[in-house]
Amino acid sequence: MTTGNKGAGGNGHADHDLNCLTIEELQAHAHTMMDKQTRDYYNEGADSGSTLLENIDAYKKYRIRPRVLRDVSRINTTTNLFGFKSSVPIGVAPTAMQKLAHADGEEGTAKACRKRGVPMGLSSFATTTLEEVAEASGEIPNVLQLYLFEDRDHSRKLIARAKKAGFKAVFLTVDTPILGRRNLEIRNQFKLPPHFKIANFVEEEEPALSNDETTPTSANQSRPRKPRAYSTAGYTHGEKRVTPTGPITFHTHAANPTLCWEKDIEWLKEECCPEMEVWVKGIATAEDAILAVHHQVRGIVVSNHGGRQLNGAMATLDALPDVVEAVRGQIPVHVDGGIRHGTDVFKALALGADFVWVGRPALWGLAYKGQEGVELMLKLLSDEFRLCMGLAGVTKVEGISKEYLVKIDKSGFVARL
Ligand SMILES: Cc1cc2nc3c(=O)[nH]c(=O)nc-3n(C[C@H](O)[C@H](O)[C@H](O)COP(=O)(O)O)c2cc1C
Ligand SMILES: CC(C)CC(=O)C(=O)O
Repeated sequence: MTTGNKGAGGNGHADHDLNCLTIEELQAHAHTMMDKQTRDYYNEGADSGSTLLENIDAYKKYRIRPRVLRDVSRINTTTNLFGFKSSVPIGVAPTAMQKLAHADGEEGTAKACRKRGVPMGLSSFATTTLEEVAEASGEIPNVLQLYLFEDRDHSRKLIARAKKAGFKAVFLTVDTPILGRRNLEIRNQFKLPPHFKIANFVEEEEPALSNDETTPTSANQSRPRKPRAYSTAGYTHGEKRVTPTGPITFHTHAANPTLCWEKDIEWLKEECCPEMEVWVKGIATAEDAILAVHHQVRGIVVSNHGGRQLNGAMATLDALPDVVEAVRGQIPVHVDGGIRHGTDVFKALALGADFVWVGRPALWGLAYKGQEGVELMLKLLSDEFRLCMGLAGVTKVEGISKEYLVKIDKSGFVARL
């Protein structure tokens, strides 16, 4: 969005929610709105949660070098992706089960993104169908996040539906071949309440099981069939790979330990292209970035799943510069994890990211006020980002570079990049 400087994220008083002027305040409001199970599921990281915290803290190691006496009366925050002009280089990352936060769920997120003119990633484990989300998104191009199941048929069906619904890209999540250890989830014995469904896996042909059953038995095979939603990634039971049904538990779904470049990326490209671009989400090293380029994916997201997978892994902002250098501009590099302020967006772009995605802040927005809360979250980050650009003396997104940053080490030493 090109705007004049007046009110461009500064101190104009119109249009503010006076109870919520920062993402930190949004988080605090959300805290009071969510039940414990949801709050813990959304907010926790794997194991001790140190990577989750480091994702956030990594941004504090950089300071901005503002340039002055440049005409910043017109600031253009837009950027192009998937053939679309996003109002800011910020999208809503795919996060599972958004109806836990608010009845608006993924549809509310989609409408908020549409209003703010930014894309959204839809989780494979959404509580809303991808068709409903596509409808709510209108002209905004969306991304389907994929967990590639060993049972190819399910993935194939999902991909076909996404193409038909007009999704522009799939983000294959590659940091979750095995699910990270989330201790609060275990302690709370997390269960998706029965009135919610993992909406994109409603299967006409699935045998109806009671909520307590996790594997089909000969007894329940003969029961009448009815449509149901279920978890589908499969797990090993003795020699056999089985598809679990029944309640969603993180120990029976999502992970596919067989995932690999040759077998899966090539298959996925065959299935998706040319209608949808194939990206990989969850790259953290230069080596894998080079492989991604080699396998001709259309883009990568530097991500550690918001610190929910390998605790002890690098903060994403720390991983970013190596990846950017390795990719050498051949494909776009996005980043997510720990972004809580517009200045964080500026820093990520200065270190070479083309675009950023935010996960938990959108969930907090949903929990606070549904669709309106996600709009608020996007407005806060967008306003902060625009203000940061202006005060740093940059008027267009492509102009943000490492010239605008210094890195401060533990002893306080300031280094030019
Ligand atoms: C509650 C929750 C659920 C998530 N579900 C998914 C998912 O289904 N698929 C996926 O690829 N990433 C998922 N993620 C990871 C996000 O896409 C993103 O990488 C992460 O949230 C970014 O970190 P941030 O929350 O600090 O912004 C999830 C994250 C959270 C917090
Ligand atoms: C269904 C889950 C595996 C979703 C997820 O990616 C997460 O909780 O981090």
